[in-house]
Amino acid sequence: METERRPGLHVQKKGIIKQPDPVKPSPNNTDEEDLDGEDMQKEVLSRRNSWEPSVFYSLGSETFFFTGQEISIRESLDTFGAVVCPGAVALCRYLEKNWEQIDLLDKAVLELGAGTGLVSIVASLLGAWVTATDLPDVLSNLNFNLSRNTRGRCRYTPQVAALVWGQDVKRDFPSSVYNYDYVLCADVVYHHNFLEDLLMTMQYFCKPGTTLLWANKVRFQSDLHFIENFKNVFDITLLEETPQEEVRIYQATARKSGQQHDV
Ligand SMILES: C[S@@+](CC[C@H](N)C(=O)[O-])C[C@H]1O[C@@H](n2cnc3c(N)ncnc32)[C@H](O)[C@@H]1O
Repeated sequence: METERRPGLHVQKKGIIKQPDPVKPSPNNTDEEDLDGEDMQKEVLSRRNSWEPSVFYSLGSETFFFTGQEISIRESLDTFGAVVCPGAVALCRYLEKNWEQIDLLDKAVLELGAGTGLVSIVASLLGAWVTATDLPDVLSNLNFNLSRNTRGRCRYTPQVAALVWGQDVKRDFPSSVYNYDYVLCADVVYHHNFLEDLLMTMQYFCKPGTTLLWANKVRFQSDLHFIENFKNVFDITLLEETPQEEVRIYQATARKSGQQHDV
């Protein structure tokens, strides 16, 4: 079990138990060189029957401390909504540290690509009315984490909703009903094919009066390209950059002359 300690944060990881590799035929295995014909066939069959997977997965969990509360996050088996990403941890740290400037108390907050839910949990603990969104497949684990970490601890029970970037967003979240003070996004930019849809969705929700906070580890050339497009459509401020984790946190607001997108 790996244990890591940082001020304000204690992360405990468990879940992947590595076993030694199963016996592999090796060109240097001198035993094998002594076998031939029938004996070799028997040996191969017996090894095949005793084969065991080399890695066993069990669902892991991570424990964080924010706003004086212990937060236990259950990871899942989804490809991308599975673990807590560095952008989420950086954004939670930022929200906790700057709670006076970014006052989430009684604010309507939307999270895009919430994954395992850490950011939405911390925003809820800070007093916001939160809607955490993601792809439909991710919602059950997201719901589980939100419920177990906010029940009886928050002013508002966080909501969970399906939101696929660029798909029926206007229909499912009409502006006449849904308006948010803050839109939060952590590590939603990486190597995927929906970056344009994501940017349009960000623009749709970031109306005049809304503040969008986006934290991301910068990994790929396409991330830098996204940042350029992001700068072109919003008025932005770089709030924080952590060189060690390569995470940047941007604040964005709608441009006065900005185009509204139908998504
Ligand atoms: C790298 S994970 C980050 C999760 C979480 N925000 C965090 O930082 O721990 C990206 C998230 O975006 C979601 N996502 C990916 N493509 C999406 C799409 N087209 N529409 C909505 N969500 C999407 C994934 O399901 C996943 O939860």
